[in-house]
Amino acid sequence: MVSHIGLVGLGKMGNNMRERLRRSSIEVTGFDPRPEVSDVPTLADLVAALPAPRVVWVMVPAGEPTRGVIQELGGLLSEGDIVVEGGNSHYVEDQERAAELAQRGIGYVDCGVSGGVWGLDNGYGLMCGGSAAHVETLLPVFDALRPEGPREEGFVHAGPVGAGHFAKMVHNGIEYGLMQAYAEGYELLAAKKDVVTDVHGTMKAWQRGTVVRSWLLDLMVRALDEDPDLSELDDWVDDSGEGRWTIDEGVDNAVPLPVISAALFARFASRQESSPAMRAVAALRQQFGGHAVKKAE
Ligand SMILES: O=C(CO)[C@H](O)[C@H](O)COP(=O)(O)O
Repeated sequence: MVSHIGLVGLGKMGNNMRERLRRSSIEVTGFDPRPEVSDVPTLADLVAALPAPRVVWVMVPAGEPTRGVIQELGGLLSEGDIVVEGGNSHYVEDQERAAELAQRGIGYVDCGVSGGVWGLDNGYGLMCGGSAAHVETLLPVFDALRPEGPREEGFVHAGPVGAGHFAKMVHNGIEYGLMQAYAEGYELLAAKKDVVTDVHGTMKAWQRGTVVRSWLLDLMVRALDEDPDLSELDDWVDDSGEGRWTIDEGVDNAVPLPVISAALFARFASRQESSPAMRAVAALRQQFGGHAVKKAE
């Protein structure tokens, strides 16, 4: 029965997760390179503070930071210990890491975590991949983190190592599509203000009873409460890779993903100050039809 874990990475997500676990009486020793939030000065101190078999949950940005922490942990942990990767790693990398750690008898569970900064109070949706024995061992931790209510509505053991982050990747792909649909609806309402004079109120009214009610819609309304025309924001939208991986999987598996692809490409378009492709379209219309173009300023 796990009652004390290590948590590496005490940023927006990790810090709140430490707090939520502590509220459920799971002891947490946290490590972060920023001493003001860290419980111990080094990763080695964190490992030394844990009872064996140790559980260390890694919650650092995907890519190089996660790779570095897991590699260091591989040298510090022993047979029987378990690493939980709670960030947004690519599922193939999970499978490779798990195989490497398994050579030293160290277990690995990948866990997609959804809920953002709201998870502290609402709980986190969890999707994990790993062996049945490892997941069983970690259940008290998962139960402390997930939302209250039936376990199967906020937690899944989706399959072997890799399944958790594959599920989280698809979840994020869906997230891209949903956000894009709300955003396009918002733009169309705002373009027709002579007809729909209360755009904010319309989206607010969709929050209850309608087919399109959802938490993302609630957050959209919250953003409009704070900034009714969204005029304080630039129209530049970043992405951190999960949408690209989702599209890659769609191609590899011949699964059509038109909505998610369009949502990802809309983000790319948001970062262009000028579009070479649209200049080419204007040039071609002019070439074949003598159609009007606007000269660059
Ligand atoms: O996992 C998340 C939400 O579920 C993260 O917030 C993630 O960063 C979102 O993806 P992107 O940055 O590409 O929009």
